[in-house]
Amino acid sequence: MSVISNNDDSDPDSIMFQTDNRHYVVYFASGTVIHSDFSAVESDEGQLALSDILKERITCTKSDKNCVGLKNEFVKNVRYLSLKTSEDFENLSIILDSLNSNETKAWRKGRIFYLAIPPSAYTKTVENLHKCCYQGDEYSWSRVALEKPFGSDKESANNLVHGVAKYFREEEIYLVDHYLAKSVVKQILPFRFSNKDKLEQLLRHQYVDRVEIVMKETIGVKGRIDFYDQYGVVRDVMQNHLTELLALVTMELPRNISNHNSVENNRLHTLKHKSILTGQYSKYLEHAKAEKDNVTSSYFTPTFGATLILVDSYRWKNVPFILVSGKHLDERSSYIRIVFKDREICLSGCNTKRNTTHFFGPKQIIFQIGHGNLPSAGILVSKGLLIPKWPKGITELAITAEDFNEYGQNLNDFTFGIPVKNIEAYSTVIDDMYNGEQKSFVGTKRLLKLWDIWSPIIKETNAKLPRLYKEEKDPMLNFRIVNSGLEFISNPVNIFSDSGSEKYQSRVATSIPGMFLVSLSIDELFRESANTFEKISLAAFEQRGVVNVAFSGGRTPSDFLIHVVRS
Ligand SMILES: O=P(O)(O)OC[C@H]1O[C@@H](O)[C@H](O)[C@@H](O)[C@@H]1O
Repeated sequence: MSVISNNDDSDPDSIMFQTDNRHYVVYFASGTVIHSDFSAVESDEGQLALSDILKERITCTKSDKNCVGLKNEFVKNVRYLSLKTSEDFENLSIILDSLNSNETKAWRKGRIFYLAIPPSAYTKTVENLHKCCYQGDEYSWSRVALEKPFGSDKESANNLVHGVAKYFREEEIYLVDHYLAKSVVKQILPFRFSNKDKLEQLLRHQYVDRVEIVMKETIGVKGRIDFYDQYGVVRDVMQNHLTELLALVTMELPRNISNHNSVENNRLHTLKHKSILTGQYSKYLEHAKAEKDNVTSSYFTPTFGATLILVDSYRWKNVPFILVSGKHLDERSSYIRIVFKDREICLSGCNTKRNTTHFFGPKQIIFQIGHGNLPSAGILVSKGLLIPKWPKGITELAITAEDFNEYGQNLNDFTFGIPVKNIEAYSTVIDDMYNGEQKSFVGTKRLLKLWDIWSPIIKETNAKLPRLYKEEKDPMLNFRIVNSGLEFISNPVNIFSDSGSEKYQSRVATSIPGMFLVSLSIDELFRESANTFEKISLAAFEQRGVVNVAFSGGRTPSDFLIHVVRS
């Protein structure tokens, strides 16, 4: 097995696994660590740094006696290579062939090229890997895995898909969306299938009031500002993770949910977007200034997004699907919440026995993906809705928490099923790739279809200033559904103190539709102008040894002149 760092100086963190009949599964907790430690290092240093990271990151539980031996063997077998020139790729080929040479041809040897590099580098890297290291005879196979983002709009995604398809066949390409590999997400179709007699009848516009698909995070994006300025929360998680979840809930069930092609075809829905709200956590700009020189685009970067989407089918006619995600929010939780219409009114003799189907109360199904406040990830079904049949991968959890309320219901009012095995998503990704199981990956055709809906949404966000919000808890982000769109409930207010020279409130309110906004606050404008003035003056002085300046009179430029004098 080899782990290889790749690429140009700016982004050298591609990872490649070669797996053979000795099957290792490794999870890198954070690719960015590899990235920052490894930029522009020589191979020997890279090897040492990589070994250190692996030793630290791969942990063994006390009960697993074989683990320490396997871990040491694994760390010894991992190599670091820097791939920049075609000779580097040839060298890689020699190394890989030498690993194969002692093997008999009794089994098929496999190579998985796992790339986590900037989308712009995918095609060239895939071409080089194909040239040096592809194997595809009857005794071997090759697969290439790409980490999202898969392009930044329809055109770049199209180029990516066609670029990779020149070298690898569709069944050899694995577009990784780790949300599809989460234990609860893997159970959505089996759960629907196990309950197809009753639940499937309820999953339609006559019964469903709305569906919320939410991914809340408490962390920010410090250290990833450059990436976030390019992609923002919409491209980072909404276009992929959240839309994939939507597809799993809304698709028609194929007759055989194990058939990958039928599942993939049924997932291809046409979606209609209605409106998007965006926000940015208050310290974002401060973080941006610490990480880059020019922060002009940072003003527009959304770290929070909420959008309403309609599915273009009779079954889901006019049902609002509300997709929400944000950084630095009050909790870490991700879920799909299907809220059913409730038309039952209890006047007297209401059944308060919770384990009966006529229990009055909210009716909902929640796929809790990241466990949030709950004791585990799992599937919650209101007892008043139906008593579910669990698929093989889910087991019922007895709930004893009397005082625990979640989603407007006492936890006791739900039937709660949890995954029999809660497996880390990236372990599943690598396992599935190794076994040639494509269900947890994004098909290329579907990827392009996803961009049809998201490209115009992104265009809308690019021209709009996000609402600023306070980290951790801010009611200013609460919104409501109006006329098939969304709007914030409260008007923007100045959430920052007015001290110092930064006049932040103008960032909240300023937006000039259809115009390029040069500056977001008058103070910022004067500061930038003074910087430019200084640069031009110094350049002129260097050239001619003297600078003459004429300033206009009046009060308008006075703040600008103050900045010039200060600088
Ligand atoms: O919910 P999980 O598995 O921790 O994944 C969340 C992460 O998913 C990644 O795809 C995004 O790039 C990150 O911004 C996000 O934090």
